[in-house]
Amino acid sequence: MMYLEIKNLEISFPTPKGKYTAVRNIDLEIKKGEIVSIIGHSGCGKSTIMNAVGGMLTPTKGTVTINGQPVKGPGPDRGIVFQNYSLLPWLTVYENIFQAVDAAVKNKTRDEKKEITEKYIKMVGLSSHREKLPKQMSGGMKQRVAIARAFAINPDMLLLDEPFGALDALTKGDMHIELLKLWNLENRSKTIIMVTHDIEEAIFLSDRIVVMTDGPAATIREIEELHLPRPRNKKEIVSMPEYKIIRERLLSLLMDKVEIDQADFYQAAEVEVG
Ligand SMILES: Nc1ncnc2c1ncn2[C@@H]1O[C@H](COP(=O)(O)OP(=O)(O)OP(=O)(O)O)[C@@H](O)[C@H]1O
Repeated sequence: MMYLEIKNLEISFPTPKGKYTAVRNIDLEIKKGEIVSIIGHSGCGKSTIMNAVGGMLTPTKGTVTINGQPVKGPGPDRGIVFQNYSLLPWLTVYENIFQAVDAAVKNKTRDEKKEITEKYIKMVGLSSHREKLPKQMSGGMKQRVAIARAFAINPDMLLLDEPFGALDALTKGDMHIELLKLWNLENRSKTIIMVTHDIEEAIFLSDRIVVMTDGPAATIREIEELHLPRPRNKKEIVSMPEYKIIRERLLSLLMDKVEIDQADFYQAAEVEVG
């Protein structure tokens, strides 16, 4: 039995025009401690799959099981970071993280929970902003709070939906390193599933990269296995032949659509100009 098993998953949504099938025939098995990225064009159902694993969506068909148990809803075994931060607007940086730790972490004293909170605020570089409210922060800062909160509750699985999308390149690079550091510290036992649009990010972090087809009824197009050595160093891996091969492969899988998008864009521009 594999740690996470997604079998024949289909998810449809009711819409005013009828049923919309976002994903279909998704079969994916993930080992404990694996880092898997999901990439694909906008709207191909990446978040839908993550939401099914997170327990926020129920499969229309098929199953999602963790350790053989069907996912019935969200749980403290899965820490989730969404694109839209989902911070509580009336709580400060510190309180947003502490509240989550307090609710999710058992068998620790209040002081230990405070220590955990401090540790993760520091990890994301927000110590000097700890008393700020979400409305007083930039998008990137809010995203870092959401990341710290997900890490601080120490879940078995981290579900990261474009977690670094809003960050500047330098912070993003730091967060990649922190993510892998944490994963190493926990003896690589935490399973990480990440949605990203960033090919380099996916290659740097992942053991496998799942490439989706376009929707509707999107499914898995291909899964790339990465054999780049760990620990990885960004400067070193970019010159490795395997890095180049995988990058080319991913680009070519995603490229056709980019050209179509550009054609659409120019057509739209022409219509507007005309
Ligand atoms: N609640 C819903 N009701 C109707 N359609 C939905 C619902 N949620 C998602 N969809 C549709 O399902 C498809 C997949 O959406 P999803 O958010 O999973 O895509 P995605 O690959 O994560 O996109 P992006 O990269 O833009 O975030 C889209 O066409 C979306 O419009």
